[in-house]
Amino acid sequence: MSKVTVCARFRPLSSSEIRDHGSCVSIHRIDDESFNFKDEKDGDLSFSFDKVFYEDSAQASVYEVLALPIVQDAVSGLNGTILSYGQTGAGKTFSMEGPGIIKCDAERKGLIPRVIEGLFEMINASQGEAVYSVKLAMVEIYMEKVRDLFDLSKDNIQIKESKSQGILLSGVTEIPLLEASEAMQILSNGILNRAVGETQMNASSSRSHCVYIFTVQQEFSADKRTKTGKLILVDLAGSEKVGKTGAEGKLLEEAKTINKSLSSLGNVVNALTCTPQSKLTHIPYRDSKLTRILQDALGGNCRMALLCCCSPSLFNASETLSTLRFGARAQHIKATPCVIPSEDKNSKTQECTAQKDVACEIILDKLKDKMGTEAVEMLRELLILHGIMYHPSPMEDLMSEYEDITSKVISSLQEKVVQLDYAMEELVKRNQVLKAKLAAAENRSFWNNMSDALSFFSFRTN
Ligand SMILES: Nc1ncnc2c1ncn2[C@@H]1O[C@H](COP(=O)(O)OP(=O)(O)OP(=O)(O)O)[C@@H](O)[C@H]1O
Repeated sequence: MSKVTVCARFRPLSSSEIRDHGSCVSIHRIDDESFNFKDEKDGDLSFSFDKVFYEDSAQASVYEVLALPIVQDAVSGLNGTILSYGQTGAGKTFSMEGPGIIKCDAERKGLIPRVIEGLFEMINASQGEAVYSVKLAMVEIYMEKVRDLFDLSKDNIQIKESKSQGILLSGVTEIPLLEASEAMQILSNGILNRAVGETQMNASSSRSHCVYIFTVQQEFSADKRTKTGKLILVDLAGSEKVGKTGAEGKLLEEAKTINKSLSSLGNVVNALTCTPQSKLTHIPYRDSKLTRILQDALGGNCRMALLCCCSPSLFNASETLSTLRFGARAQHIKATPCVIPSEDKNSKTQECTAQKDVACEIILDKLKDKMGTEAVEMLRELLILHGIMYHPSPMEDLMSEYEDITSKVISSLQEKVVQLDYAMEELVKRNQVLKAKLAAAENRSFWNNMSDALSFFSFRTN
């Protein structure tokens, strides 16, 4: 089992941080792997990660440490995931995308354009007998709905799980990438569709988690065998203290949803790292769309890298500390990367059936205006009956829904157990205080009785 690669990155102080709060920073650099963090409560805390990128670090070195090994894996048929995590305005999108995709000077390019270049360089340099194909899908998780960034009409994509291929996004648009420069244009089009908004902390704040899925397939001409590597990059939306940022209305609702799904991510990481392996029973992957999509990456068959993005300003020290603690915990996740088995005929047939179904649905949709809904529904049943359309397995969907509900019930019961534990501790403390008060009162009344008795006897003897 390999461990997750965790790096921390501190951006330069922003001009608004310097203007409003001065140049005091919360960190003191030790070397490229460690630093001290000034905590008001606990004094100096030291943190160590696989690599620490300070304000003068180059985008290229972030790519080399964090992404290059995962890109090499994807070309060899292994799955990998890279996440950027941190407070709003901490530099996640800057690290992932860079200041732009198309018009961006070479040095400032972010991880994703470098991943595209790296993939094509490696594929072009490969000398094996396999023929490669690369596809890109882009979705965002906005207000707990998965939206296709290449086709905005698909605004509630369902997450499914297949035994052979793991977590899948049903019907998501996958665009074939033929070469790097065309791929950059496609990537840039997808990014334009992302939900962004202006907040107090960031003029262009991502209001969603953005998921980039690269599928790299090798087909061996000799036996038509295929091998697939999936590379997933996730630019998480930033956590936010709503009291501090003054978010209101839509921004507040978005921030609450973002914070909720990030705390689900924290719960999954805690469950994976706190529970002894022998007792690993319930990992709450199904509590949010984010953790469900990341299920394979978190403790699954996939190599994972995490970039913890932070502001160095003392003003943001408590958010920085919580990001660093999340990173420190994630260091203990274990991953088991393994090659995805060659695609069998079954999955190929499923892919064809899915394409045929989409075509049928388009035709049926067009017929609705002419024939009316009822007639079209009868036609759909006829197509299913004759095996022209595939009837989605109600049993599989039912099982998945059942597992969703069961998982949520378990999570809420676990939450209740924690609350009850806390309530019990409080009651025990109150009980002890009451007992002490009672003992003191009894003591007082004993001495009062004694002094009454003494005064009585002294009165009699007098
Ligand atoms: N390493 C860096 N060097 C220079 N500028 C940076 C760096 N990191 C971030 N910035 C700048 O800081 C600002 C905020 O960065 P960015 O948008 O990447 O934050 P974010 O973490 O993605 O925020 P949100 O969660 O709100 O989307 C941007 O103007 C960006 O250009």
